[in-house]
Amino acid sequence: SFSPGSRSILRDIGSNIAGQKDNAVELNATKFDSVFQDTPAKYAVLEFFAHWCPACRNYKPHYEKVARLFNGAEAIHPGLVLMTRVDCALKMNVKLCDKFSINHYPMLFWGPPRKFIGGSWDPKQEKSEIIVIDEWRTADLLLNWINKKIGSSYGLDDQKFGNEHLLPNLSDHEQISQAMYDIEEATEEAFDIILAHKAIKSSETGVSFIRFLQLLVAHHPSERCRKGSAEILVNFDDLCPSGECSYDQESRAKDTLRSFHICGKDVPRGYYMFCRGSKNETRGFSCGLWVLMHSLSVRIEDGESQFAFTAICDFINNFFMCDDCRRHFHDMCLSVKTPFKKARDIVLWLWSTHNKVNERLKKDEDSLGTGDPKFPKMIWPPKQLCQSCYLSSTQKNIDWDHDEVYKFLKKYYGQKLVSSYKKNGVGASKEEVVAAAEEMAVPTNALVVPVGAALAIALASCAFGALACYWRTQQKNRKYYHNPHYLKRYNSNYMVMNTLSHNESEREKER
Ligand SMILES: Cc1cc2nc3c(=O)[nH]c(=O)nc-3n(C[C@H](O)[C@H](O)[C@H](O)COP(=O)(O)OP(=O)(O)OC[C@H]3O[C@@H](n4cnc5c(N)ncnc54)[C@H](O)[C@@H]3O)c2cc1C
Repeated sequence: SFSPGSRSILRDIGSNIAGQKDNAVELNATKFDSVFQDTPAKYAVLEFFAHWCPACRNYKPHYEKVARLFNGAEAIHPGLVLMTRVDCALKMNVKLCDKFSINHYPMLFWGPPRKFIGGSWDPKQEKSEIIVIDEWRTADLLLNWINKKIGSSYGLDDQKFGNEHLLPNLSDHEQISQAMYDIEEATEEAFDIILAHKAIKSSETGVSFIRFLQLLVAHHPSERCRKGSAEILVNFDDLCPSGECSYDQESRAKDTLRSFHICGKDVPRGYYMFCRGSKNETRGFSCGLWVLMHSLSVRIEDGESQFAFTAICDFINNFFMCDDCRRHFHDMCLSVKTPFKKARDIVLWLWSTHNKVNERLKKDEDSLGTGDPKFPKMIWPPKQLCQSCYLSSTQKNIDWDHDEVYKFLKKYYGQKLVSSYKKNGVGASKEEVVAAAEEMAVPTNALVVPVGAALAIALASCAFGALACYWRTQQKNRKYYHNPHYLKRYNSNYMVMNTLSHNESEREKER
């Protein structure tokens, strides 16, 4: 499926007369629903046209001028309006165009993307969130119409990061719901960086990668990333025997790590939203990575806290390519002397570690002027976000109420993060993961079960189905208890598997 900015779109959309790529997303009856389902945009414009219609051809450059602002990796104002078009002169789209009562070309509609899914429009219909755009004849008119509709003041000459409208609003709790797309983006970007640097080089880095994937399978807040991670885990031992991965640079050839998309094939989209900086070089990936780690930490259970801590520390140390960052972070990991026993421990550790980084960077950025002027570093959360987190504060010192901070983080990166995120395009994921797990869980010969896969199954199943989890973990335990090599190598994973298995079977009993 397509989504604005995705590689597939950038590749697949046609060229216009000047030889430049189109920015509006060309839809057809097959792709129609999935594009509207996958987009992070709040609004959509849908143009129905016919390729033989001369007026439509003349209108295209106008429509493209507006689409350039909103669509694609180079969008000036990404993630807000999805610009699309459907060619009604193609046989396959006839029914679709009929459903929208198209009686002339071009005809433009406006609405929330999800209202277009399986949608239709009838001129007699009184109340519909899909409306006809009546002032569209030039790029200026269309953009004015959109500006009025969403209360913006975008201009056709806007330049990227020139007039940022995404100002930070410290007290807006809801902003975090935008972060889900960035978490997906950062997850895929991290994976792409690992591939680009051929960073899985040994069985040690392989194990580190596997452990982090296990965390993602069980606790990534996005379902499609959980599914993608599970698929990689299940295939890991074939893809990277003894930690030796084959990196096909040319293409995402089949049977190499490159053929997998950790968060689905439409990610990366090419831009960040919650983590969007006001300058090209600020925020983005590293912000997304923090948000990913916080969102993982609030989802783990007590028995997994030490495993999660090690998995995160090792992942950053092995795969975060910012040398200073990973060194500092590694030092902070090493300074932890007592193993974590509670989920609360790791949530608060990550929060205070992040604040130590903020504090250090604030000094650097203030003196060097290298920070994002619209997102200055601060000790977080500010009072506007969590008043009750503060017992008292002076210029130099904050006395935190750690119980309140924990409560706040759980809610902010837990429930709030997913509150307005639409589950999209992943309806089959649970079944697919469980099916993949079952396929792997009943081998006739235990020795052929790949190590990574076996562990993946245990965790993936735990995340997705209590009964299946219990049964499968029993299968795994039975196999691996016989093999001291596996036991040694994955000792800590066993703890997690067993804890999860215990939790899940307890839950199952309760049910
Ligand atoms: C592991 C790691 C180590 C890094 N080390 C360095 C380094 O040594 N030197 C360097 O120059 N850069 C480092 N970076 C990058 C740096 O921390 C920022 O990510 C980057 O400067 C972008 O900052 P930002 O304003 O987007 O906010 P970020 O610091 O990236 O934070 C992202 C979002 O998380 C939330 N947040 C902020 N603080 C907290 C907190 N304490 N707890 C929970 N949520 C919070 C806020 O909503 C914020 O917008 C590191 C990044 C990572 C992931």
